Amino acid sequence: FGLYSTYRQWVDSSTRDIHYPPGPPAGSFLGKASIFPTSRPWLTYVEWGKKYGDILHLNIYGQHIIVLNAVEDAVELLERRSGLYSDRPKDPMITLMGWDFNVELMPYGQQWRAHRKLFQHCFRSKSSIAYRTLQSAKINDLLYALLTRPGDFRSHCKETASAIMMATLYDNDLKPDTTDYFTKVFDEGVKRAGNDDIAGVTFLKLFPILRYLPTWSPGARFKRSASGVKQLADRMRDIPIDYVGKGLLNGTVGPSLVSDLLENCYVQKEFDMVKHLATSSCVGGIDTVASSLTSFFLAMALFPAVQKKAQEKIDMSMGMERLPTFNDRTALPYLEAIYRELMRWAPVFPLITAHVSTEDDIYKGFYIPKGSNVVANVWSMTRNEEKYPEPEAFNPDRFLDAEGNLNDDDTVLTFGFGRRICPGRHMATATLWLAMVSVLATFDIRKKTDENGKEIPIDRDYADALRSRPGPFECSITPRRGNSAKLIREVIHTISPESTIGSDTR
Ligand code: HEM
Repeated sequence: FGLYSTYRQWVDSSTRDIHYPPGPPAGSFLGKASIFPTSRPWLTYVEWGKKYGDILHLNIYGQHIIVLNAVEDAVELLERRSGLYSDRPKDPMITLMGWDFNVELMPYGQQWRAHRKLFQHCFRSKSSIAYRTLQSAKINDLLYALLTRPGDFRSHCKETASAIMMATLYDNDLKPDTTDYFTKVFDEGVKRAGNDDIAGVTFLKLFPILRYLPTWSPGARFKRSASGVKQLADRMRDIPIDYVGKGLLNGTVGPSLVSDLLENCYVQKEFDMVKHLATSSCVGGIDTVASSLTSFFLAMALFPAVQKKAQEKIDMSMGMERLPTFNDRTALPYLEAIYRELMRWAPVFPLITAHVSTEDDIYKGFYIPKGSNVVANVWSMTRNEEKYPEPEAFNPDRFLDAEGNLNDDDTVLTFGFGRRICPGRHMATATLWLAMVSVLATFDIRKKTDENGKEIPIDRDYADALRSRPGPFECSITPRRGNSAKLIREVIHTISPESTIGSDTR
């Protein structure tokens, strides 16, 4: 550490007349890492932003970190200059853990480009329309689950997000048992990979050579842990795709995105790409959607006036005798505004996955060295009080003009920026929109009451994780009208007769 730090200081002193963006003082040698906020760093960056400005610089043992607190800077660097800012941090642990399949972590280059092209092909706006029938069926299942087991609404959010992704990818007719099994395999893999024990191995980033330590040697515990994670990562990748492969041979599997892609695979490289696409989609597209859906229940319980207004708009637009469909979307601007406000109010990623610069750059007179980790602080951007007064209030009207039409503030910042922007955003948006409008059409979401009929307050808490999700909370979910249950049962029995979520206890 001593030698390395001295070397970095020497490198830095040779660029003394170059100004990095401002930031908190680095502190003593051993104190350098301690300036790095470990808990909810996005909040600390907002505070530092007030003191040092919208562009911050941290130097952690020679690793430059640039934090962007303002949208304009993120757009300029990560979008307009995206040719320079689209790499990802290098972390030898990723390969040791077998997570190099994940497109989100892939370095910017040929391999990433090929995967990204396949993603575009499968999930661009036009292609995503193909998944709507399946999304509708699974959202009907969600309504039925809320009708029969409303107390488990949080699990239903996760089940719905999983069911949509697994069925789209692996088999449109995937049975709930198989979905549950695949989900379990994924959850185990993701959980172990995010384990502090493993994720916290920062010294390996500084001294990548240590990855060659033999597994048995003292200090190589990280390698033994990584090999356990790798086994789970291999299961995540192989089990569902083997199911499709075998099913195609035996004629026992329904149509799906993966089966379509496999039909056109001729070499191992193509087969691997399909595997990576499917696994990356599950990693990127289940917990994120589940988190936003859970935040939606939280917002509706906390802001009943918004809920009431939305329900009135739905009733006025489509009547009360049917469930909503995607065709209702353009006629419901208030619901679109709720979606935008949800993504602003509760961004799944308060900090966007770091982009890494591949060349030295100068921006606004500041020097941004090659290899800097550039992090967009979406939390700060969505809390900009000039643009969003009272930012903690859930107020969809901020996205509407005086006539009730949508304004042009339509960028969902929590999907990221530039060439690495989330490729699953169209699919995620469609799922969330239909789920929200379907739930509002059929249920009332309220705070729970105690034995004296007094509302039990909800504490708005969010997990301290890079992928944010609401902390535990309870709410009451009851059918809105006499015909809500009837409409849901009808659609469950006519459109998806195989739905077996829960047993009807009501
Ligand atoms: C509410 C839901 C979602 C949110 C908030 C979200 C957010 C994000 C963010 C912030 C990134 C990084 C962007 C950047 O680096 O600038 C990302 C990347 C990614 N997301 Fe999503 N995502 C969601 C849903 C999905 C879905 C449904 C899929 C799959 C269909 C998906 C697949 C991916 C993939 C593969 C990447 C890596 C892209 C790359 O590095 O080139 N995500 N997502």
